[in-house]
Amino acid sequence: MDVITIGDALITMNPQTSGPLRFVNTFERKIGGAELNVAIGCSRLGLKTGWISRLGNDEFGRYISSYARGEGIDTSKVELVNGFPTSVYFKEILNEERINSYYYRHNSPTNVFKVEDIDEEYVKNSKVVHISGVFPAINDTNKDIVLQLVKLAKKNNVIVTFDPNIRLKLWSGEKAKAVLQSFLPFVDVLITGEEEAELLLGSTNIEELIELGKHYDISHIVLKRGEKGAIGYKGGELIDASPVISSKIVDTIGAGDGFATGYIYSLINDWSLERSLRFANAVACYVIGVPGDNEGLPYLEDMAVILGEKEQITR
Ligand SMILES: O=C(O)C(=O)C[C@H](O)[C@H](O)COP(=O)(O)O
Repeated sequence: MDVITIGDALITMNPQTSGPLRFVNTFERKIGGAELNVAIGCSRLGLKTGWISRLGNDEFGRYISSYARGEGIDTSKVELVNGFPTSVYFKEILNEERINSYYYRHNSPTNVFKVEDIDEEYVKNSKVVHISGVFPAINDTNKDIVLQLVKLAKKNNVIVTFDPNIRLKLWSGEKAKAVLQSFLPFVDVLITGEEEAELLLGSTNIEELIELGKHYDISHIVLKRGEKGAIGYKGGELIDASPVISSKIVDTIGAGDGFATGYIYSLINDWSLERSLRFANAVACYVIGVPGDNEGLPYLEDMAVILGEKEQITR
């Protein structure tokens, strides 16, 4: 595998009209889940991608599992389990900047994961392990699963990328900070938003973050700043990259996972920091132009067009 990740996927109920949820009568059933979104994105770009998960042994679990397989993801580490319904969430789109999530995932199928379920051979045979802060927020035991995964990655010289993806609807800020900080000694690449950096490391200043990152031996730090673009630090080099493109905003959910996808792709291809940031930003821009959490994730040929490297023929 080029990249493997672990997470809880959900059915996403996407509202067909904007406004408060109590007035929305029609939804489109879609699929979300931060880590699955990254797996889909990586697979679409052509990377060999594996996703470790547990889903309910129900219609939604079957749907998500075949969707992931259809996207070309290796699902050999996905099991459908009895007694735990597949997670669901409803999106509420008030306007393009105010989107709320309502989760129904307290009894997630990932509750059954045991530390022994992480297969060292699978980790060892991958180039990148991607983790996010959503999976450990679901219950109290997933943090041990993540720790096992990243410890095995470190032991086998596999790169660990980390997106804190802090969801305060799933846990408190203090708990998120304590758990997510425990992952940092195993992280090589930190891809964070400004608010998350503040919560996790107490700063949004890149110079301070670089110093803090040195304590944990983090070699890449990427600070995402939305429409202002991203700042990246890699082994002594610091680059402030403005977004390459702007896109009509249709649905911002999934943009962060799109960015992580683009950065992981660049990492595997050993691109320069500047190209990596440009590419990651462009993937995120693609995602926000399409409704749904992962539908907008591009293929490699789409990227050539958006980066102005290939002409698009539409008709
Ligand atoms: O919210 C959750 O817990 C989910 O897992 C559902 C979503 O699919 C991702 O959160 C999207 O993540 P972003 O790319 O950061 O917008």
